[in-house]
Amino acid sequence: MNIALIAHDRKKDDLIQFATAYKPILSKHNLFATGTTGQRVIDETGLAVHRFQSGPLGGDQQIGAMIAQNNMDMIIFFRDPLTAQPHEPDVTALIRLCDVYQIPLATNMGTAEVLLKGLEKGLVDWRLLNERRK
Ligand SMILES: O=C(CO)COP(=O)(O)O
Repeated sequence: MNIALIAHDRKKDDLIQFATAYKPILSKHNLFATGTTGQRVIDETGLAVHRFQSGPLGGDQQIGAMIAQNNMDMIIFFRDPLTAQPHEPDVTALIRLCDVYQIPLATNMGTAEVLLKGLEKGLVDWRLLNERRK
């Protein structure tokens, strides 16, 4: 599975904590991330991550493009609901594409735990059966 990890600045510590706790599951998958998030995950968890541009510089859009090309299976995006983002339209567009393409999306740690535990139990396998998938 291709999984994207994204966190706004005030949520990055939470994402690192989460990725550390779920490293045994995450390490079985192909991980992608926006630039700054990805670098922290690499440095602080040792997980292998493909980094895109930083979010404000187009990283959210690059991950959105992967969704549109049917190359992304799950998004874990710890948004900061209390801070305005300069690239809010990109954030909205990414979340919208998750809904367009039925991509599982967690925007907080509680849901992210359920998604990864479900992934481990094989509950997200329908993505693999999608005949449009390359
Ligand atoms: O802004 C982001 C998502 O909208 C995250 O980008 P960074 O991981 O580069 O900080």
